[in-house]
Amino acid sequence: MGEEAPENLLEGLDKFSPLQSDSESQGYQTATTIGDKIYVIGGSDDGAKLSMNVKVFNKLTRIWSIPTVLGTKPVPSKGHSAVLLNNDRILILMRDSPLNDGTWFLEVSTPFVKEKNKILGTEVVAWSKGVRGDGPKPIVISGPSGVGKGTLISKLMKEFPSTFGFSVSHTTRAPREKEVDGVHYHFTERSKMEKEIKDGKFLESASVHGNLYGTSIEAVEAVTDAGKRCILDIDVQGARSVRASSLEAIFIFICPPSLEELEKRLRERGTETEEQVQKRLRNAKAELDQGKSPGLFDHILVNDDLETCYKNLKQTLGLDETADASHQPSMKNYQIPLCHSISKKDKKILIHGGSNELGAATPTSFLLDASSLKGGAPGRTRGPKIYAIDSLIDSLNWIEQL
Ligand SMILES: Nc1ncnc2c1ncn2[C@@H]1O[C@H](COP(=O)(O)OP(=O)(O)OP(=O)(O)O)[C@@H](O)[C@H]1O
Ligand SMILES: Nc1nc2c(ncn2[C@@H]2O[C@H](COP(=O)(O)O)[C@@H](O)[C@H]2O)c(=O)[nH]1
Repeated sequence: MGEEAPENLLEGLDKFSPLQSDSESQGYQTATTIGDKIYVIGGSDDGAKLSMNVKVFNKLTRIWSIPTVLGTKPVPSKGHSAVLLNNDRILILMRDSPLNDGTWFLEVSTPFVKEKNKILGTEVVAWSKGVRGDGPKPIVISGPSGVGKGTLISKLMKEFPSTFGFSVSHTTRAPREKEVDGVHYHFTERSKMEKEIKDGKFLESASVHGNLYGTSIEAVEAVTDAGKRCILDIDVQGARSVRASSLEAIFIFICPPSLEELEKRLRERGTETEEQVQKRLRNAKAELDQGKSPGLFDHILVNDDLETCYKNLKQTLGLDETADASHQPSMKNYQIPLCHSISKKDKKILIHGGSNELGAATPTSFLLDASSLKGGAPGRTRGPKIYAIDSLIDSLNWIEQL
């Protein structure tokens, strides 16, 4: 954001059309038509407090419905604009919000939403926050119990506390002596977790060594909301589910140097009963085979000597050269203008602001290029490119031609 727009992106700017057809705005509410449905976003709830709620009007049946909303919704601001993209998601621009925080997507019929729709049997929509450019990909770390995943993750979090955040899973297993609820896991009851899985709150879940484990959408979002790169410590079944989801991640499998060494580590950790150790070792054999499944893991690391494996992990994540390579350059203090009009051509959206309270030095018009979006709910939508274009507006003189 704040970069100068490449010449070719600005070509044909004069052919942009003002947005009228798909979205209408009224006060703090927008209405976007997709086929026979109108998605009304925002407005105030019963207590007249602003909200970013969603309701759907079916033009055929003339019935309003409230869909199941997945993901964290944006905090209401001084209104928003809505732009339909691909017929499967609505771009939401929060007025008077920093560009960093104000770009959101409401998915209405993406593959993720369709899948949840089928599972839940209700109309589903899902929020996903937009992050500029490629954004840092979450990291999935898998491997048999006792191989050292937790040890490696702790080292990474200790060395790079502001870069990485841990996705705190839910589990039905009992806490170990030093485990803290909400830090190591969200310890929960099976019936409660099963209901939450049914309600679509989980990105993935699996039965592992006789207990239920799962990554909630909220756990991943809490880390990304804190501006950190998310690390997931999950079993191979979970990795497979995440691979099949729209959460684009880097998948790393950790192997033991031998099964004997794995057994030794599990026993010496002293956290499992003999019966549990035996069960985990039996499962380890299958997991080691699955770890080699083609296309599942991007990297396989052997954790023999801990320091060597940790060094290799950092190298794999590109942390040796630039510790903060994953971070995007500053997006400056640019705001989505409070008053703006929107024009659209294909997947390029012109946000044309009027005067800006921050003063003349701040650009008031931006070009958002949504042609290469990646990811999406249940994670971030990566890839929208936003360029400040004020300096070019006059010379292109596009506005008169709309
Ligand atoms: N390279 C290593 N050499 C020797 N011991 C190790 C090494 N890596 C980890 N350990 C030890 O092995 C034990 C198991 O490690 P850890 O708890 O990190 O495994 P894990 O893969 O996270 O297990 P789980 O899947 O059950 O959570 C711990 O006691 C840890 O200190
Ligand atoms: N599929 C998932 N697997 C998970 C999750 N959280 C942890 N795990 C895996 O479970 C085993 C056992 O863990 P332990 O803490 O009981 O030793 C281990 O392989 C973890 O990777 C999750 O959310 N989903």
